[in-house]
Amino acid sequence: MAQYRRVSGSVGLITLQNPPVNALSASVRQGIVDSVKRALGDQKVKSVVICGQNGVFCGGADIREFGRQMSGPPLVPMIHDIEAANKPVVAAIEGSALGGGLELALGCHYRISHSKAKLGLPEVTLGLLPAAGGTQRLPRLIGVPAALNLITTGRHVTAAEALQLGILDHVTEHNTVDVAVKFALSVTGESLDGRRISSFSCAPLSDLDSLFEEAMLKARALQYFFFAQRAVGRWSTPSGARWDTSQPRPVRKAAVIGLGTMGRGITVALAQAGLSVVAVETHAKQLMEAKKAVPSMLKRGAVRGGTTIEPDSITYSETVQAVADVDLVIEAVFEDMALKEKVFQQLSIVCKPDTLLCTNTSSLDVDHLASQTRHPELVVGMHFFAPAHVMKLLEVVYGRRSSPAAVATAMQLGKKMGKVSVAVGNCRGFAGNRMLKRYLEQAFFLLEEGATPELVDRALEEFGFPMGVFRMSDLSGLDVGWRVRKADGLADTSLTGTSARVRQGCRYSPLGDLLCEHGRFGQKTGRGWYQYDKPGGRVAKSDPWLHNFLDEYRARHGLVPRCIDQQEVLERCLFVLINEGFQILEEGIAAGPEDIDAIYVFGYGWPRHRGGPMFYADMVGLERVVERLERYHQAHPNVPYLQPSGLLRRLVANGSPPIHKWRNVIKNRNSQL
Ligand SMILES: CCC[C@H](O)CC(=O)SCCNC(=O)CCNC(=O)[C@H](O)C(C)(C)COP(=O)([O-])OP(=O)([O-])OC[C@H]1O[C@@H](n2cnc3c(N)ncnc32)[C@H](O)[C@@H]1OP(=O)([O-])[O-]
Repeated sequence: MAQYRRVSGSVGLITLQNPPVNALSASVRQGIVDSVKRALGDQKVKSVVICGQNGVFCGGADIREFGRQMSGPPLVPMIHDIEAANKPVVAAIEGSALGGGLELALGCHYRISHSKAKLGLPEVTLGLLPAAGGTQRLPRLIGVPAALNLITTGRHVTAAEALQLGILDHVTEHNTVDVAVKFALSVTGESLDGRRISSFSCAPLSDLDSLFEEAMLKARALQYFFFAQRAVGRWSTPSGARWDTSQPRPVRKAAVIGLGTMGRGITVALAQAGLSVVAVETHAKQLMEAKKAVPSMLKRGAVRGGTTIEPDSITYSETVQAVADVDLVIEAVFEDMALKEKVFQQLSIVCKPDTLLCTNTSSLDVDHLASQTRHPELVVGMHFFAPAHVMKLLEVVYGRRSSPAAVATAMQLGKKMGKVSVAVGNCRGFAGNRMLKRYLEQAFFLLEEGATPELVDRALEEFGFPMGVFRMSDLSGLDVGWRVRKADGLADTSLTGTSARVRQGCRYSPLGDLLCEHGRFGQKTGRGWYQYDKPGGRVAKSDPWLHNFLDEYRARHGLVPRCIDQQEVLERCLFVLINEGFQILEEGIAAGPEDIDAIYVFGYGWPRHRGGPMFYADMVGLERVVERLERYHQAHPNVPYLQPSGLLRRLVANGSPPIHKWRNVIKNRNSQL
């Protein structure tokens, strides 16, 4: 229902009353219709304010009424009559104005909101469209692009954003109803001609077609990704192992070896999945720290997820002997082959003969580790992403000798931990990091050629990545890649002249190595590609030191900086990553494009509404990807990865079939091998 009273002499105040969120039930609608009629018919009333009781304007149509026989006055004419009123009507928004609630406010002539209120048209999340005028009035008020965004995402916006968008006339920190009543008094008698939103015309847009095309593309990408996410569970390997013919083993008790950052996250993820966990750390100090950190991570997770965790589901140990009776071990020691070899040799002796041995590595050779054990068929890689108890992605890496049951068990365990598990073959960097390497290289090359970290990051963030490549690199630590490059014999900054920028006959940029030599490891040291206010600081600021450093570097190497635009940044960074993706498909490292897309969306921040790199290539057009790669390869012949992969060329030669048909082309190729 709605309460009506006259306040401040001439303001009719209508208060929606339907706890808890004043949803527009039949009786509320009836109450509004009656109250508006009363206010408009009362000579003493010169203006009207509509608000909701208990600090909530309105949560929208009453969802409890959906599916029932419609009763009471319909919403659309009710809102229309408010807009047509000849006395000013002001919406006083507190708490929420969502769905029909916002549509009601859009029918009012003015909207005043408390600063803490949230507004939006979340109907899409209920499988509905804003059918009480939202699709008509919002675009007329704030323009088609912004309205389309709110309607298709259903997101709630803050009062500040709503004010900026033009949805609100005023935002207050004070009592919203009081402010609205005062405001209603001040506009008494003013013309309402320019206040009825449905009479506004939509601002003409020259590129309306491309805007809708873009929105359709986004929808297609999201729909594709919905199925891609499910397709990765139906894994297969080139040796013929498949999800539907491989039996996973039961895993009740698991162990984690090494309780650094990754090991702790994995321990938490296993415990959250209901397993009993033996957590092993041979360094006493690290073990002590983990014993404190893991329970508090679990506690935080339980509060967030509203779950409870058995406190004794984890036992800690300083010796590997403690894992003798577990079903599965995840080794998460430092990324060092010699150390991992030793751990696997030990595990092979200590564990039951049928224990599955998994390695959490981001790039090391799973086959080599398997060869250190008595049962190489029971060894697989489980590549977690940091923080391991939060990130959704898990790459399950099968080796040459991994048994179908071992792969199935790791895949199922990943699922149990709430991860999206993607089965991939064993190669340097597996699928995700192997592609990332090419993307990073191009970003470095762009800096050499004249770009700045700010320019590159802006292009990638506008594309939809939550962070550009340099901000991301500062966050994860520049020293991580440096260590790997040093181990590979690449990070040699003593080289001079042309050889300083060439390794193994290919172009190489030592920029990352040089920064590390200056102690610039990113956020952790307060300096990286950007500067931060302190070590561990998070707000990236442009760093004049870095710009000077880049100028000097270019001058030293005779590189003449040129103007680089955002399109080149996107094409160079993304197309080379995509090209590596095709190479991975060609080699059978990933079974299909959906696997790569799931890896990139869940593990690397690829924007979901762009479907993943392989879907994006399909949308851009494979011919165009080939044409641009060829052009860039001509300009940079010493970067072999810019040469379009054989599979990409073959797909184009086959008439560029849509993404769901690529597997046929890949299969034909494999059957000819
Ligand atoms: C013609 C077409 C018209 C239009 O275009 C269609 C629509 O408007 S579609 C609608 C578009 N609107 C939406 O989609 C808004 C959906 N609602 C929300 O997003 C949040 O509830 C809100 C932000 C409002 C409050 O968050 P919070 O403070 O965390 O509170 P909470 O979430 O814990 O809920 C508290 C209680 O309120 C209940 N309830 C809530 N809304 C409705 C409703 N509309 N109806 C009925 N009941 C509703 C909820 O069930 C719960 O009940 P209980 O018995 O206590 O369990």
